[in-house]
Amino acid sequence: MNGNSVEAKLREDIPSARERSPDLNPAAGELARRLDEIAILLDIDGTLLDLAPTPREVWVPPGLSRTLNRLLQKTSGALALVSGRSLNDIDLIFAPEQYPVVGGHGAEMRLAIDSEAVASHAPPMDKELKRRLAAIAKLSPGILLEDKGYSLALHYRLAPHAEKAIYEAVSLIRADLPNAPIEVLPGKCVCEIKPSGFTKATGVRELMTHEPFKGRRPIFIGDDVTDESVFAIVPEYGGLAFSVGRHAKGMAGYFDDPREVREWLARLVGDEAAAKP
Ligand SMILES: O=P(O)(O)OC[C@H]1O[C@H](O[C@H]2O[C@H](CO)[C@@H](O)[C@H](O)[C@H]2O)[C@H](O)[C@@H](O)[C@@H]1O
Ligand SMILES: [Mg+2]
Repeated sequence: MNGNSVEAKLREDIPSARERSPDLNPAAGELARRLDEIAILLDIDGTLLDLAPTPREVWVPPGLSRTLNRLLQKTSGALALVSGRSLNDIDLIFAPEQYPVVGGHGAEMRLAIDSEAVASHAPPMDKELKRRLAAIAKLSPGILLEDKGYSLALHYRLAPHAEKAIYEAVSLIRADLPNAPIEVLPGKCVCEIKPSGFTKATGVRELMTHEPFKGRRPIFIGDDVTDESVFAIVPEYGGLAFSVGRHAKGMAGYFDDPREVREWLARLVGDEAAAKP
């Protein structure tokens, strides 16, 4: 069985979000009537936004901000973006809108759109460590650096041949600095080096202790391995997690792609125009 047919088999076994959880089927209107009990937590890249060749080339499709603003209003603020991107980057992408955010894989947070307070759990990365990691980008043209201050991402979507060399170079640096409190986070065509001690799940846990998220059932949608830490904890809150485009441990169902996620969310807020495939 080759890779594709294994994936195809998985898809047959796990029905889509709409089939698996009738109470979440917005067509039935059930979930739409219960948005006051729900917290909507959404990953960004590969979930809300289609993947692009480089981090800077993503764009917010027409209608998505309207959907997110309606969700924010209908959940009385219990909507948050849960991303590996930095908070500043997220605000740039969705400008002029601002949402509650768990950013940097849990490094920083904004609990509400009108709150300035941004809890940050990550000090700036050590300068010498950052310099050595950044030098890895010289291994090949096409490797892009993304400096988030507290962490660094080495993107190789434009240089897929460099994947192995990047991870080997990072391992050598880590072996040289065994006490550096960092961890390597594999993502989609990216190797992220971040401080240890926090994840998207720790960020979501913190978010769920604050109003209006506290006491609500989280519905989380995510596409990558780094989202599985949240998949593991949503059942504790009576919530559900949905994956995008891949089978993920602990998922209640899946969406084929970000377009389907956007249409599902639009249906949830009764925006039939945006919900049309
Ligand atoms: O947790 P997410 O919101 O999904 O963010 C994960 C990472 O997304 C970005 O990189 C990814 O998307 C880029 C644009 O589509 C793509 O070019 C890249 O290959 C992907 O890895 C972002 O640059 C990272 O900081 C996020 O951690
Ligand atoms: Mg993602």
